[in-house]
Amino acid sequence: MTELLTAAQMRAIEQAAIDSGEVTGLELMERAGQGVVEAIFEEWPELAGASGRGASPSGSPEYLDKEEVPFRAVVLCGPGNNGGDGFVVARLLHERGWAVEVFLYGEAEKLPPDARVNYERWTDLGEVNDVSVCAMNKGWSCDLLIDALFGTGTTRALPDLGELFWNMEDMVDCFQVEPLHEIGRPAIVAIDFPSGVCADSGRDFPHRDEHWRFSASAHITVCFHQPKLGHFIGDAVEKCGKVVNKDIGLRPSHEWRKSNWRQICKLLQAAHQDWLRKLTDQNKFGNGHSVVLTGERGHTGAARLAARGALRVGAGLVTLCVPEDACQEVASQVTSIMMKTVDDAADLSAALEDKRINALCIGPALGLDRAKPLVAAALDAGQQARPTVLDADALSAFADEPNALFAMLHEKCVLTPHGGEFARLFPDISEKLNAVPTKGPAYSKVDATREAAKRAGCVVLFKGADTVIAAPDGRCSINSAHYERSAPWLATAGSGDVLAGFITGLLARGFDPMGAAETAAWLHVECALKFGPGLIAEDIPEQLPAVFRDLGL
Ligand SMILES: NC(=O)C1=CN([C@@H]2O[C@H](COP(=O)(O)OP(=O)(O)OC[C@H]3O[C@@H](n4cnc5c(N)ncnc54)[C@H](OP(=O)(O)O)[C@@H]3O)[C@@H](O)[C@H]2O)[C@@H](O)CC1
Ligand SMILES: Nc1ncnc2c1ncn2[C@@H]1O[C@H](COP(=O)(O)OP(=O)(O)O)[C@@H](O)[C@H]1O
Ligand SMILES: [K+]
Repeated sequence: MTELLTAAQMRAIEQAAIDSGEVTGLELMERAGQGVVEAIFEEWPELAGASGRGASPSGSPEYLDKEEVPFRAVVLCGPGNNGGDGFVVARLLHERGWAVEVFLYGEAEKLPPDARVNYERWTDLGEVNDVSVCAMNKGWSCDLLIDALFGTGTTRALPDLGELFWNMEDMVDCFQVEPLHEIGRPAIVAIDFPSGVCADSGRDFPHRDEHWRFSASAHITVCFHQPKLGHFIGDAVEKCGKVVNKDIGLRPSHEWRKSNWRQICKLLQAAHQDWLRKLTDQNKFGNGHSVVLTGERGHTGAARLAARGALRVGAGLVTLCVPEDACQEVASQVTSIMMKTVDDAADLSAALEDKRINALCIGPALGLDRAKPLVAAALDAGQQARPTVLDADALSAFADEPNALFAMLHEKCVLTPHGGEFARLFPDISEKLNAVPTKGPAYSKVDATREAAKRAGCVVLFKGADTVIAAPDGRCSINSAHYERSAPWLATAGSGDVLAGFITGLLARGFDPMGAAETAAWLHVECALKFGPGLIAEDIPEQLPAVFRDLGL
């Protein structure tokens, strides 16, 4: 399991290690620089060859009549320790025979101590020019461009660098990175973060020069010890290219982890396999009974998708509660899924008298008019506190009085809003999240989801390519559909309904609300990856058998 840290948590871990005497800041900086160089050669082994290329394979005039030309790197260093890492990388590449040019943004005299030491080590080997001097032109024509301007310390806008960032985005867009041997094709490597990005929120800081860019872009981003939140949410996911984490020998103490576990956000990387496995001695009732409410005639597809999801994910029984006028429509579409006529709140209350029903999904295409009384019946305090997923109309119906909904919710509920639904229920939180950030750490989707879960008193799953799941006690995780898990085909009608069904089915199987939401979200993306392009919502539950097989269930 990967924990995603904030900049402050990273600094605390680093400080604790330094204070304990097990390592110095200078050693950490050296290891960080080594990690970057290692990552570069792992990504582009052709750069790890001798000290440079042979005569230009493209035969470009610049290289005619030359036997060997060293690889060329441009290293852009900033005013903090990120710049310090840059000076280390410059030195290590120089030692390998590279031609390295270094540019500084800021004043050498003001560098923090460790960065200053590495600046001086570099100046024994080569020059340092101001970043405004030709850095951009040089950047276009080198083999490797290192962005060591700002890392986890970015706290505000960088208007002076907007044009440089715009050029870097062009370099990333214009050039395929393999092979690198063509003239003027820089591979761009960001140290820790593409500069300008806030490490806690992944957001950059817009400023008035809107035609330029607010943060840098890279082919790969090399971070240290553990990735940070900002690598997986916000604007950064478009900028990092690919995130490579390098160990620099830091070990947070057991005590540190114990006292911080509620503040640490985790990245979902696997399902809870053991919990997903069905027990051999269990009958269908042992795997739980899910109920999904449908909308009226002509509006039953969403609930059918959810029901199919609940059944495929392993609920023993799934029943659709259907208004009388829609029964024929639903009956013609379902087979293993059962049906019960439920027209109104009284019918639902009566249906829920069956205590074997142990998970409920309410909201998909339910209809805004019907939603309020049905939600009230579903969450009726007279009933047992039954695990309940509230999605779509069950959320939007309370736009005018979210507190009325919050008053009914209990700790076994899961809310699954997309951005629009989130804004209806939590308008003030959404406003904070959408405000243009001016200083760091900027308010993030993780902050917003945690605040919403606390207010609602239950698990909130805030959808998107970066789905954030939070519990009222602060536990939080991110299900990322970025980088190697990019799944843009999930942005298709009904895909959220299937997710709601997955959660409901897992709740019926006995998962706790946080575990159900996490596992469902992870499986949802796995299904999309398994199917690939062309995916529509109906395909998602049908991939579960293959996904489960891969998990060894
Ligand atoms: N922690 C660790 O374990 C390890 C950390 N390591 C490395 O250190 C990096 C963090 O270093 P860092 O804290 O010095 O921050 P960094 O990103 O260099 O920038 C801070 C400087 O920028 C300034 N500044 C900020 N915004 C600005 C703006 N808009 N415009 C102008 N200035 C601005 C800010 O100044 P101030 O806000 O005080 O004015 C400060 O001077 C981290 O990313 C990693 O690469 C590794 O060596 C391995 C171990
Ligand atoms: N670009 C994307 N990449 C990955 N997943 C996405 C993307 N866009 C949306 N999703 C996921 O698809 C689902 C869409 O849900 P939702 O917006 O409720 O759609 P619907 O109401 O049509 O079912 C959510 O699970 C969301 O996380
Ligand atoms: K950087």
